[in-house]
Amino acid sequence: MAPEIISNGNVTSGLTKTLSGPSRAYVTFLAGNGDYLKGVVGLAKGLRKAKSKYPLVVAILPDVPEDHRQILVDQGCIVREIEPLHPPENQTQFAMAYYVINYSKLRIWEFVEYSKMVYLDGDIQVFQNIDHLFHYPDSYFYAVMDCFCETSWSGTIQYKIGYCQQCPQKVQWPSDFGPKPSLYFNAGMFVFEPSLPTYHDLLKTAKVTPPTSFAEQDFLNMYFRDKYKPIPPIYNLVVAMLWRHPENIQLDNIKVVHYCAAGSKPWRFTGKEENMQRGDIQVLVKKWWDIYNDESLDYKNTVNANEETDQKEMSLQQFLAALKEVGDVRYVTAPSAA
Ligand SMILES: O=c1ccn([C@@H]2O[C@H](COP(=O)(O)OP(=O)(O)O)[C@@H](O)[C@H]2O)c(=O)[nH]1
Ligand SMILES: OC[C@H]1O[C@H](O[C@@H]2[C@@H](O)[C@H](O)[C@@H](O)[C@H](O)[C@@H]2O)[C@H](O)[C@@H](O)[C@H]1O
Ligand SMILES: [Mn+2]
Repeated sequence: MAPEIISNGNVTSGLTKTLSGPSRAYVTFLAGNGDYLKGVVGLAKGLRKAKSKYPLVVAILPDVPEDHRQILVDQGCIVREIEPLHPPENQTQFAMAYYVINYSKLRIWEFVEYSKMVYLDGDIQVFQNIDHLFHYPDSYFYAVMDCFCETSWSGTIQYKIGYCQQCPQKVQWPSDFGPKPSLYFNAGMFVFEPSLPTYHDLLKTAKVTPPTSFAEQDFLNMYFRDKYKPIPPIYNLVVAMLWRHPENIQLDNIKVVHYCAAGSKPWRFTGKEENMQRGDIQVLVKKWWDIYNDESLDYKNTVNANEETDQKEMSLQQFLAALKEVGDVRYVTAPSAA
């Protein structure tokens, strides 16, 4: 695509994008001085193990302490501080009180140095490479459909009548309830394009949108309802699906696991909550810990390994270049010492 020359002779950014290629990155969100840091470190190591080509940007709130920021940098993350974003004052009871901080996730639309990003919650692990998601066509919002069956949904009509989009035939949406709800995604993982106009419109709309129980997840579903494209659950297994809709899940094919059910966060796992004694949950939590504890996946070790490879490659190139300079070299085999 030829760069467009604009009136004052400057070349548009199209050229820089053409020259440097589209910039892409994974992005996650970290708030507070607590143990979600472990989730983000685990995610950084999981992406490395899956040979992801793109860096992990961590959007942090100001309350993330310096030592936690340093740990993220030491793990090869790009740390970006963002301003908290609060929803309008309202008496809403969020499904989880801390969800109010999740509105700050909206700041990532401002990261316009990236043409496309994949957002991943800090309680997500990537077990297989998903770089191909960056090649999905532009101008849509890609995410996995959520499930309405957990008690966290008990305040909703869907839950009360037993309706879930994961099995719309089981309990049909009553026609006298009006139109069926639009497809609804889980906001723990999504593919999006940062854009300043979208960012400013998101903020303007958020200021006048009364908060609801799933906070920014509800808001993003409303905002992107005409651009939302469902993608398969292999890209964001909301673990409750294992007991709510096992018929929709083929565990061997799962590429991304979202530890969002109550009690399933691996770094604080006790196994005491409902469903946490399940064999599949125990396996997924162990898989998370195997990556978290694998020192060979620490950035400092992989960088050395990469540097060694680069150095070997460099010295081979230098050797071949030197060979070329002196022309043909006849090998003289020395008499064997034996
Ligand atoms: O104290 C917190 C709570 C949440 N988060 C971030 O906000 C995301 C959304 O919260 P959470 O995953 O707990 O919500 P869930 O998916 O379990 O509903 C987390 O994954 C983290 O990236 C955080 O950094 N610190
Ligand atoms: O702030 C709202 C959050 O809403 C979502 O979490 C929910 C949702 O997945 C429900 O379907 C589950 O039942 C529930 O357990 C889980 O916490 C997102 O995962 C999270 O990133 C964030 O947007
Ligand atoms: Mn989550």
